[in-house]
Amino acid sequence: MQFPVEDIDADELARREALFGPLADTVRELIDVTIRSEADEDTILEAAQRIRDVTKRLNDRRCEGGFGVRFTEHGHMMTWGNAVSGLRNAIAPPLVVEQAADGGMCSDFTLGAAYEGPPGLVHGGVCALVLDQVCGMAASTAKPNLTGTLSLRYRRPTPLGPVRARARIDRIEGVKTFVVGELYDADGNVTVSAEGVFILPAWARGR
Ligand SMILES: CCCCCCCC/C=C\CCCCCCCC(=O)SCCNC(=O)CCNC(=O)[C@H](O)C(C)(C)COP(=O)(O)OP(=O)(O)OC[C@H]1O[C@@H](n2cnc3c(N)ncnc32)[C@H](O)[C@@H]1OP(=O)(O)O
Repeated sequence: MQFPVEDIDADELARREALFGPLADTVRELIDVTIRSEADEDTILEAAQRIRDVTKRLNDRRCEGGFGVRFTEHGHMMTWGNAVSGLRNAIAPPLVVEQAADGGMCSDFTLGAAYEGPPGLVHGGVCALVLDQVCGMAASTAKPNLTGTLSLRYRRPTPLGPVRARARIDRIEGVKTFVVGELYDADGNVTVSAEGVFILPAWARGR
């Protein structure tokens, strides 16, 4: 696995964050309104053409493959393509994950129409996506751990809207970190609980 280092300082990092963050926010709004718009047919056709045009311009220069995990020269990690929390990823909710008082990880976020499964409810795969990330981050505060096994129990439906995710380390056994986590609805009920085994991969053990 490669982790490119970009030769940029804190000012340049801030400039890029301020440039690409709002682009992703705008595209996220576009995704939401693409699902929900009730505009007339001409407006939809014009929108599709204008979006094709601007997409073509953005495509003129781009990186190969995914964004990857990159570092600045001062060691700041940029996971900007991440499917759950990536600054440049418009399909990421996006989650801002913070250290909780119990040493685990916590995130409050909103899941709108783009994350729907059953009517008005969050898709079960999206619940898994979010819990994988938050549990993975709880497991990876010291070393990068990959998901080995993630077990979920869907206890009650998760309504679209405000959602909280929490995760913390239960125990560590050698290269395996056992993590527990939950999703909560806006009333504070646990909707999904997770148990995960996160593993320090063989390729990272000597590094
Ligand atoms: C140094 C650079 C630093 C910078 C890097 C920063 C980047 C990260 C930044 C931030 C992270 C925070 C965010 C992450 C959140 C998202 C998480 C994801 O979505 S991860 C993608 C999905 N997961 C996969 O794609 C894994 C695919 N599987 C594998 O790669 C391997 O199978 C792996 C690593 C899981 C295990 O392979 P082995 O060769 O390293 O490990 P072996 O030596 O075989 O086993 C070690 C121990 O683990 C158990 N084990 C192995 N596989 C297991 C499994 N699937 N489930 C449970 N236990 C397993 C074994 O039984 C063994 O246990 P015994 O030590 O003998 O007690």
